[in-house]
Amino acid sequence: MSNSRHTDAVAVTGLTKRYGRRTVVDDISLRIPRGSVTGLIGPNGAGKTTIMSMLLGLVRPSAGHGEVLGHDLHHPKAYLGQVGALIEGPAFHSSMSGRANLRNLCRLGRHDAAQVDELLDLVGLGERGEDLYGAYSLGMKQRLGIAAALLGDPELVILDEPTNGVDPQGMRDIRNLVRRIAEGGRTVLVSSHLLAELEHVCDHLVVIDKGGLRYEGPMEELPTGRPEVLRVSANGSSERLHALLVAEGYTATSAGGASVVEIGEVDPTRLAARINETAHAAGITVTELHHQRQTLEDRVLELVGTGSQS
Ligand SMILES: Nc1ncnc2c1ncn2[C@@H]1O[C@H](COP(=O)(O)OP(=O)(O)OP(=O)(O)O)[C@@H](O)[C@H]1O
Repeated sequence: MSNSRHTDAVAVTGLTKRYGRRTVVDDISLRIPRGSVTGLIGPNGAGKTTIMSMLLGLVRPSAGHGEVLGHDLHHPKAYLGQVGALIEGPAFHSSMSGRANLRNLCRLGRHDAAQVDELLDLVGLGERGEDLYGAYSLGMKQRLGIAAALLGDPELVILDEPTNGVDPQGMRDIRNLVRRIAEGGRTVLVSSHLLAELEHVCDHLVVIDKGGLRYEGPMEELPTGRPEVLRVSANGSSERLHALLVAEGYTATSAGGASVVEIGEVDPTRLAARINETAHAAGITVTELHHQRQTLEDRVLELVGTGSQS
């Protein structure tokens, strides 16, 4: 583990949490590279909050060991001064302004209050700092929570579902904010039940399901589950076209009145042209021919299935 001290903000092995006989986090080993935005992705109830809580010393692991910012996971006091978090929704006073809430947290956490205005600007609340917290939209509340997580300029920032329940514009604001937070060289761990929300923000990914690890590694190395396909149909002649393609040796399945042809190693554009020529030679007019790409979200859904586990 000591080799990873400089490259990883978090490196844990065998992280496990049991409640009675129920194992909610099961033998998870993961690393969070320093300076990365790491997405912790999994359906509701997969164990995301529990993992984050263990890293934050809020929940005691049943098993596992490792380091957070070079300190023993089991001695969170040694590293918590360098960690900021937004977990289980921010706890602020409704009858105080956003600015007053942050100042209050500075007092409680012995942080320098001089950073409050800068942080309000960073999270886009510079103009709304004097408004009462109770009058903030959900997106604004989450952004104030992120500002609170940044008090004391932590090296590692942990954000639990910061976009949950926020409208699309609010989500975009939060995504941009996460990107900006990481620009300063900080490490960010951010959870969501949807990869699509974080796809363009994360460079590293941890995918969990039912407490177990399904993938951990760079975003671009997320394994492709199923083969890329071309979807072909011909109004009124789709069945004949499908039989023809199978007879010609293509790996194709019939689905919803179309033929779905596996692309394999072939260039998709050339394959599309060949299919078109084959159909044309048989007197069939192709009415639909398109390349179905797998989104990253599709790949994650293949890793975790779809239902929630809560
Ligand atoms: N204190 C607890 N006692 C018993 N079970 C718990 C406790 N805390 C969490 N769990 C269970 O652990 C499982 C994982 O919960 P966790 O909140 O970590 O999941 P999550 O991925 O963050 O889900 P969500 O997206 O819904 O917040 C759930 O089934 C939950 O009911």
